[in-house]
Amino acid sequence: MRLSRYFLPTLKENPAEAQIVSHRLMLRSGMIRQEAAGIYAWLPLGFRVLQNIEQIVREEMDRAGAIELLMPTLQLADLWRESGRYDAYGPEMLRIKDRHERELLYGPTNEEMITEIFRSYVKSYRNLPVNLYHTQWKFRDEQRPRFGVMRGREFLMKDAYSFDLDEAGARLSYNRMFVAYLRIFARLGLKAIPMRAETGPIGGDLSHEFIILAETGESGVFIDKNVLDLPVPGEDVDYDGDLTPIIKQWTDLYAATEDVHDAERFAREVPEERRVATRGIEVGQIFYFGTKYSQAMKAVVSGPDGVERPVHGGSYGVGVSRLVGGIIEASHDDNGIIWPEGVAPFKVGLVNLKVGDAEADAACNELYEKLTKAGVSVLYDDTDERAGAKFSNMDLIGLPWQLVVGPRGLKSGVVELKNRATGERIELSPEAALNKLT
Ligand SMILES: Nc1ncnc2c1ncn2[C@@H]1O[C@H](COS(=O)(=O)NC(=O)[C@@H](N)CS)[C@@H](O)[C@H]1O
Repeated sequence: MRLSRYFLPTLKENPAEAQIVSHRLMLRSGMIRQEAAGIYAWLPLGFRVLQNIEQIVREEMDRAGAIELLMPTLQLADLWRESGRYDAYGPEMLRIKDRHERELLYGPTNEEMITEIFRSYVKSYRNLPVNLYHTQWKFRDEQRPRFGVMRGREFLMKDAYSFDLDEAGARLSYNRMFVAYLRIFARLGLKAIPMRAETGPIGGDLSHEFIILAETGESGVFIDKNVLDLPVPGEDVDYDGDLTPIIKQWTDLYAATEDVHDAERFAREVPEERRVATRGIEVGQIFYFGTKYSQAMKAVVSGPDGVERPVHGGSYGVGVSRLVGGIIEASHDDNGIIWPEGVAPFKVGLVNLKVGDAEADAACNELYEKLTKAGVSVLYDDTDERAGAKFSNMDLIGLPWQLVVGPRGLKSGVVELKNRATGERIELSPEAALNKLT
């Protein structure tokens, strides 16, 4: 993409309304624009990151055997009356009336709807287990939307729903999602810690929150530092095998949010030098809630004995839009964002130090063409901004690599390659730079 033809409304100043670094940097780097409280437009640069995160989540959900579909954002109120949550959900629910005075709502989550879909088609245990998921916008009329996309009112969530014949089966589904979440957040360049959690409005009695450590996080957390060094299962993990050793490894070490923290146990189990009390951002949460929805909504299957029984369910959410902010909270410096390669909007920022200079233009065009042809995403700053402005802009938007081309360097046959995360700069030939980046 040539910057002269892109749409990247960066800001020079820190916007007053931004209280945390991710909100500030997302506004300054032209990634989002607030359209209403807690409701954002995803501008081109931010939208590319959102799509990259969604794709990584998709790949890991598919690997774990979940099946993708797409449910609507609008739901019938009557559906939620069946589960009893229509009234219970409270003021967070955005209730809507259509032209025929029909009562609808903008979905905050989809347990009821997926249960309705499931019960319409599945009648026998032979079709179990099944895990259906989608990535869809949700609305929760938060009392105090804040911190930009971190706590929005309209936000993007991947939500998955598993159905099993009994609790034993449902725990296997739960364990598959637990492992898939370890892989998702690792691929996003994050250290997310699974912590036992309260179940809240979703229900059930088993839940883990996945939390990334960040000073500005809304959740107070207490952990055994060793949990930060646990190995994440590889892409060859056998989802049909016994995952309990992995679950045990990740749940044996102490890790709890403040609402379930047991100070006495923490002191007893965790040696002083390994105790960490800090804050974190909840980027995902998984739940086992048994027959809570299937009982109320008569989602039943006939078992091996021919007897009908309500299925056992679980739901598994990832805050896809929250993760854009969460990754920035975990990966930035004073100059701006530092995108992990897997989610960066572009892999390379190509900087032409002297637009209009025949040699520099020719070298940049050739590098741009070759990188693009090799499938490397490039943002080519072909504007006539001053060099200093170009460098600070590239640091702000946080692309993993900066490839700098100028007439002087070219005279001695070199270009400069800078790694945004380490700050390391090397001079090398254009060909060597191409080899390094492709
Ligand atoms: N207001 C919000 N703004 C941005 N992300 C949010 C918001 N509320 C929740 N999330 C994200 O969505 C994830 C899942 O939300 S949740 O309430 O925990 N779980 C569910 O809704 C279940 N239905 C799981 S499918 C959270 O872990 C969080 O990362």
